[in-house]
Order: sequence, then structure tokens, then C-alpha cells
Amino acid sequence: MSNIIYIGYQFKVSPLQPGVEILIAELGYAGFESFVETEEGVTAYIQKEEWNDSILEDVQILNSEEFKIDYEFNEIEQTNWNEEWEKNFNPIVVDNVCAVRAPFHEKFDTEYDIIIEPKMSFGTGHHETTHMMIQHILKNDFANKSVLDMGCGTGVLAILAEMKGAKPIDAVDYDNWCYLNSLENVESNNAQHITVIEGDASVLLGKKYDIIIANINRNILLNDLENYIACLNANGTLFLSGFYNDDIPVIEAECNKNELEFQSKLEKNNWVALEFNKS
Ligand SMILES: C[S@@+](CC[C@H](N)C(=O)[O-])C[C@H]1O[C@@H](n2cnc3c(N)ncnc32)[C@H](O)[C@@H]1O
Repeated sequence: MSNIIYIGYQFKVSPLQPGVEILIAELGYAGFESFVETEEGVTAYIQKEEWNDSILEDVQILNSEEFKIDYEFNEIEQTNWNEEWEKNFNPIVVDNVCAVRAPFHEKFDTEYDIIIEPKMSFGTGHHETTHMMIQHILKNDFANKSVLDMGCGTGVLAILAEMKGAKPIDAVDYDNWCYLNSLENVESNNAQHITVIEGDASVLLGKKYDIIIANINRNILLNDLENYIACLNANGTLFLSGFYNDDIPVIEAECNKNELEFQSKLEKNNWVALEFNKS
């Protein structure tokens, strides 16, 4: 881990809001792993091997009449990521009920208290989509339900599902960092019913679940939805996030095609999290 090379990009954004918020969301989906807000915008870090020039083209597309993005970059060898994280990761509490924090934060007086080891996997609860998926899980009955958390990141959603009584739970991510970080977080939270699996939709063949949670992105979801739905038991529930309001028609059409019925929607800063049921 100590010799992973990261490229740090310093983005200047004007005006800061909503520019920084939109930029962080986009960079997260493009593969950047951590963000430090600065007075001028944000510094974002990506593993050198994940880098490709088309990412900056995507960022340029974000330039609009409302805000402008300039950037500079420097290559850094990251040796103590935790130090950065400790300086910048604030705990969050969702709906006064569920805290997501690092081990070095003080414990909250909440019904659910999730500890995320300070690494770089997506899923600290700060992103709108994670936040809304936590809200969906909090609102629904998970007791004794078998659950798949597809694209588990830190494993935060699988851990909350277990805290709500779900079992057994599979937490799947194709990224080795996320796989390792989820394993660590499952242990830190003393979760007993979660199996962490490194892989993509191909590992789902022949599996069955009562509830599937997938917070990934529009294109992966459209590509893999059929595989997820094939694993969903009759009367099962599918929660999807990682896309915007504008993407709902195409996601909903794909779900309807596979006999899923729309149930509910959460929305935050134009990101959405949908609930479907299988008849
Ligand atoms: C937006 S993050 C969500 C993380 C976490 N579930 C949350 O809600 O915060 C999406 C995760 O999906 C993983 N992912 C992306 N494409 C995938 C695929 N085809 N199969 C499995 N995991 C994938 C990424 O590595 C990333 O950890």
C-alpha cells in the first residue's frame, strides 16, 4: 500500500457552490478516491494506474455558464493516507439514527453506529447516493432477509443491513481496495453474517436474495440489471442508486422489462435512489 502512486489534482472552481459539490460527485464516479476541500475548490486524488486522459475531458464538459473549473496537477507518492483522512473525514449522522464514523471519532448516541476504517473506498455516507441508500435501509424491514450489496465500496450498506437483522449477506465489489476495505470494516463492526466477495456480476450466477442493494452508476446498472434481477426472489426488493433524475426513465424501463414495479424514490441534489418490487 505504501508505494501506490497517486496523482493529486488541484481544481479551482468558481463559484465554489454548487461547483465543488458537483465536481466531487463527478470525480468520485470517474475513479478519484479522496477529496480535500480547499479555499479555491478541491484537491482530488486518483491512483496513477486508474488515470486516463478522458477523465479530464469529462471534467471540461462540466464547465458551464454557472461555474468554471481550472486545474493543475502534481504527482505524489502517498505514504500515509490515514493522516490526510484523519484531518478531513468528519463523521455523519443520517436521520438522527445512523452514525457513520472512523474509529478515532467519538461514539454517537444513535441506534446504529457504523465504523469505517480510514481508507479510500467510496462509502463514508457523505455522498448523496450512500446517504439515500442508508435512508432506504433504515425505513425498510431487513429482519432475516437475505441481502446482496452489489458494489459495496466500504461495505457500509451491508453492515447497516446486518445491524437491521438481515442474514445472510453478500457484499460484492470488483475493486481490490474495496474488497479489502470491506473485509476490514466487516471485522471492525463485528458483523457475523456478511461474506465479502471480490468480483462483478458474474459471481452472482445461481444466487438468490430477498433484497438487492446496488449503488453503482447508470451504465453499469443498465448493463448488469438483468443479472441482479435474476437473483431476486419473488416479492423481493431492489434498491438502486448512482444516477440522476434524468436517468430514471431508462432505468425504470429496464426494470419494468424484467417485471419489477416502481415503489418509491428518494432525491438529493438531483441524485436519486429508487425502490422496486418483484411481483
Ligand atoms: C458509488 S460506489 C458505492 C459504494 C457503497 N455501496 C455506497 O453506497 O457508498 C460504487 C462501487 O461499485 C463498485 N463497482 C463498480 N462497478 C462494478 C462492477 N461492475 N461490479 C462490482 N462492483 C463494481 C466500485 O468499485 C465502487 O466501490
